[in-house]
Amino acid sequence: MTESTSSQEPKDPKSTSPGSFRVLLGMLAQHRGPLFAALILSLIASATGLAQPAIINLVIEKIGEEPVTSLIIVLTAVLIISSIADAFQIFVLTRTAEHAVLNTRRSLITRLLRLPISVYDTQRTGDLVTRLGSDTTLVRTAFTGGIVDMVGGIFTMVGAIVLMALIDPPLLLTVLAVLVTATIIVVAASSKIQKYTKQLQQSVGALGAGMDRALGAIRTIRSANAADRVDEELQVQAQQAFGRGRKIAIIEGALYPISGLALQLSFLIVLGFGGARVSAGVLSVGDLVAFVLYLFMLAMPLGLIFSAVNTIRSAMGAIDRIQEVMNIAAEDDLGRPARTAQSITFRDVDFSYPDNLTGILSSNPDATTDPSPAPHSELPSTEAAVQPAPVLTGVSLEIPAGKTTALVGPSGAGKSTVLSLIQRFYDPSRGTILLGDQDFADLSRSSVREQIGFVEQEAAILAGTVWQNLRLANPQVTDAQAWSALERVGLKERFSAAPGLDTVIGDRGVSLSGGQRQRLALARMLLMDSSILLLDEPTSAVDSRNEELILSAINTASRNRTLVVVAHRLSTVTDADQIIVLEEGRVAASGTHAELIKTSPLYKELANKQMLI
Ligand SMILES: Nc1ncnc2c1ncn2[C@@H]1O[C@H](COP(=O)(O)OP(=O)(O)OP(=O)(O)O)[C@@H](O)[C@H]1O
Repeated sequence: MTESTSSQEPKDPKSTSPGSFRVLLGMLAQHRGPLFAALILSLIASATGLAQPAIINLVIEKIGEEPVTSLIIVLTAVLIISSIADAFQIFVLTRTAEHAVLNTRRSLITRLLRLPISVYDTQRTGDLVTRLGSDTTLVRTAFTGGIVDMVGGIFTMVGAIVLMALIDPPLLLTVLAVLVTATIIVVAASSKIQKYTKQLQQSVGALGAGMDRALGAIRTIRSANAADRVDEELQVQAQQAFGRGRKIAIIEGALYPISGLALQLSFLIVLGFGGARVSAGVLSVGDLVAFVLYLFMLAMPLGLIFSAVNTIRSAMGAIDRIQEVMNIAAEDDLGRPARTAQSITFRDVDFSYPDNLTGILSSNPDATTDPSPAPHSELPSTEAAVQPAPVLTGVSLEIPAGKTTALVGPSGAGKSTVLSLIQRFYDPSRGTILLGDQDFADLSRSSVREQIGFVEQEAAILAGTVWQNLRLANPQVTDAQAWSALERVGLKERFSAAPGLDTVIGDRGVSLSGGQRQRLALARMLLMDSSILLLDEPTSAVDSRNEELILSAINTASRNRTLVVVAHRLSTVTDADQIIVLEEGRVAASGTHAELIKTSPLYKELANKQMLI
C-alpha cells in the first residue's frame, strides 16, 4: 500500500455543495408533474378569483338598468370553480410534499448507513437521527407552504396589477411604492430566518444527541442518582433551542406589522386618493370598488408570499443540514473482489485515527457560521490538520491460515485497532496489509468483509427477534442451522419456549444478560460462512461457566478457520498457536505462551498479574 492511501477518504467528485437553493430546485424538479398540476390549479384559482371583481363591477353598473341574474349565476359558478381548484391544489401539494420528504429520508437513510466509519467516531448519533427526522420534515413546508403559494400568488398579483393599471395607473403607482418598500424589507429579513433555522435545528440535533446518550446510559445515570444533573444539562440545551426559536419569532413578529402596516396604508391611499378622484369625476364608483377588490387580491397573496419566503428560508436552513450529510462521500467500495484467503499479513503498518473530523458536520449548536458557504464536501485531509497521535507504529505481523492468533497487551495498546484495520474500517497511513498474497489496497472493502466474521467487544444486538439477529449476516440461514448455532453457544434452552426464534429481544438487547448477548453475537458469527473470525474480548462480560461455553463454541467454530482473538484474560488464550504482544502501538513480542513466558518481560508480567505463573 502506498502512503497516499491514508485514512482520508477518496473525494467524491459529485460531492461539491450545490447550495441549498439549488438543492431545493433539484427536489422540485423531481416532482415537476404534480407541481405543474398544482400550478395549473393555482392559476385556475387565481384567474377565477381575478374574474370576481370584474363581474361585481358589471353587476354594480348594470343593477337597476337591466337584469343581473345571469351575472350572479356566472359569479357563483366562478366562486365554486375557484374553491374546487383550491381544494385540489392543496391535496396535490401535500401529497407531493410527503413524497419529497420520503425521497429525502430514503437518500439520508442510505447515506447514514454507509458513511466512512471515522464519521461515526466523531458524530453524535442523536444529531444524525435529527437530520433524518425533523430536518426532513421542514422540507415538507417548502412544498406545502412555499413554492406554489408563491407562484400562484405572483400570478394573482400580476393579474391584479394589470387590471388595476387598466382602471387607474396613478392610483396604482402610489400603492405599489408602499408595497414594494415593504417587500424589500421582508426579503432582506428572511435571510436571517434561514440562518437562525439552521442554528435552531443544530440545537435540536444536540438535544437529540444528548437525550440519546442519556437514555443509552440510563441505568448508570439512575444508579448514580445523576438524573437531576443530566436533566439540568438537557434542559439547558432545550433552553438554547428555545432561544434560537425565539430569534425566529422576533423576526417573524417584526415582519408581520410591517406587512400589515403597508397594506393598511395602501387601503387608506386608495380610499382617500381614489375617493377624491371619484368626486373629481376621473373614476366611477364601480371602478373604485373593483380597484379596492383588486387591492385585496394583491394584498392577500402578498401576505402569503411574505410567509412563503420565510417558510422556504426555514426549509433551506434544514436542507443545509441534510446536505452536510449527503455531501460526505459514502465509504468507497473500489477495487477488485478479493479471492478467498485465510492468512493476513501486516507489513510495517503505521496508523492514526483521523481526529480532525469534529467540524465535518455543523452539529455544534454554538456554531454561528453563515449557512451559505459550502459545507465540507470531503473528509479533511490528514495533512491539513494537526497530525494525530500514532496508534500503531511499524506493526508487522503474520496471522497464519487456519490457526488461532491471540492479541494481548495493556489497555490502549492498539489491539482493537488491529481488528478494525483487518476489516478495512480504516486504511493504514503507511505500510501494507495483505489478505493471502493480495494487497488490501487493491481489494474492495465489501469483498474483504465477506470473508470475515466479527464479534465486537460490546456485542451488538439489534432490536427485533432472535431470528432477525441471527440472519443479519446471512439471510439464507435455515431454522435447523440457527438452532444448531444457538446450541453451540449454549443458548438453545434460553429460547426453547415459544415463540422460539421469534422471541423479541428489546432495544439494545436489554432482556439478555451480557454473557447471553455475547453468545448470541457469537452464534451469529458461527452462521456466517467466513473463513476468518475476529473476536474482540469474547469473554469480557461473562462468568467462568459462560466463559467455558464460549471458549468451546469458539473452538468448534475455529476449526479450519483463521481465528484472531483479542484477550485481556490470558487464561483464555494460552493454547493459541500464536500470541502477539502489543505495547503502545508496537509489536513487543510474539510466540506461544511457553515461549513468551521466557522471552517477553511484558507478557511475563501480565501472566504474573493474572496468576498464570
Ligand atoms: N475511534 C477512535 N478514534 C480515536 N482514537 C481511538 C479510537 N479508537 C481507539 N482510539 C485510541 O487508540 C488507541 C488504541 O485503542 P484500542 O481500542 O485499539 O486499544 P486496545 O488495545 O484494544 O485497548 P483495550 O484493551 O482497552 O480495549 C487508544 O489510545 C485509544 O484511545
